[in-house]
Amino acid sequence: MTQSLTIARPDDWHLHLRDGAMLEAVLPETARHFARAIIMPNLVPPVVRGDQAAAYRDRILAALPEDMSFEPLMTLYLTEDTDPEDVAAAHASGLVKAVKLYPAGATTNSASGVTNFNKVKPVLAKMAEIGLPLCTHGEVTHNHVDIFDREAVFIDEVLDPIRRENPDLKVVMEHITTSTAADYVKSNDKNLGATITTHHLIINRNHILVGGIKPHYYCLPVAKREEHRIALRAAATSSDTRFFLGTDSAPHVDAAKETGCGCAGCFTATNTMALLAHVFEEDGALDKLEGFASLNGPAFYGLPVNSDTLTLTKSDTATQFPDKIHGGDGPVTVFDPGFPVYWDVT
Ligand SMILES: NC(=O)N[C@@H](CC(=O)O)C(=O)O
Ligand SMILES: [Zn+2]
Ligand SMILES: [Zn+2]
Repeated sequence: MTQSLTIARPDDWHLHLRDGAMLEAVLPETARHFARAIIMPNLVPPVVRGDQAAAYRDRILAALPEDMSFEPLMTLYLTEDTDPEDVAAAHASGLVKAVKLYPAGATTNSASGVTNFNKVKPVLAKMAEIGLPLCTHGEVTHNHVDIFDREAVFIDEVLDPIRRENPDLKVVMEHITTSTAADYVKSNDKNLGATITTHHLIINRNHILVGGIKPHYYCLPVAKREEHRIALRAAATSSDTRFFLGTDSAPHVDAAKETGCGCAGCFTATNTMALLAHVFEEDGALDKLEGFASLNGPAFYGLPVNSDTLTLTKSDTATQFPDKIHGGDGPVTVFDPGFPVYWDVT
């Protein structure tokens, strides 16, 4: 039995491409399926100013294989010194599609992020005025807040105050991991959306910790209890246009994951669309996949839907995905869902 599904070509609204040899290794994995992606700015050093974003965009396009088409949608990394006028100019030129807020210390390469939220008020006000979205890594970093509670506390202590002060600011809650976050999105009908990753639709915290520690399932925000995974699935497959795909595909070489202090991030670019077809079919929602992966994101960002298409096919034999890709400085493990998948992109 062969089954197939054709959807408008998808976009990835949260992606890490890195730089140099890693960029060359991972870019084709995304460009093979996705037309566009919101490119995360957490390089070392971070992409803070418009000129840095323009240079990074050029490096991405230079790394793109000639037979592939892909449009990087650039972002700026918000710091306490970010100049509102630089942000406005980068937006006016069409270069930058969002600004990314990392609470300082929350995740990979976030040391230059924000500690004192009062210092970024002028930038946020400017963004609200010009209609430039804010993407958030939504976790507080205080030692006294349990890592499993950091997303919920961020909503109360940081996000909601920012949104009350700037009702016109468009906000994307990136890579949400809790029913609390999904409910917060649903209870606000203006200027708020959320991305959901592929891996958070598949794993809960047991996958990381039961039967030995599994570093390739460790990402931030860390996967939560099963009830939260189920809530994320319900949101993704609900046809609520406020939820859309942001894979957060975040490559790290195996040596940096399989070590005494391993990096956070799951690399899912290679098999994301096949895994999503599996997940949506399992939930009886294959007809909702196009909205989640191809329609809702462009609508939020005010961009056209891609005019080309992507076809997924289900066959009787399990699809063989590579275990690893070669990341220049070493192998990068491809996310393993832990079950056979019969879908593939054709
Ligand atoms: N998600 C992750 O676990 N890691 C991301 C950073 C991020 O998106 O928070 C990375 O850059 O490796
Ligand atoms: Zn993040
Ligand atoms: Zn990320």
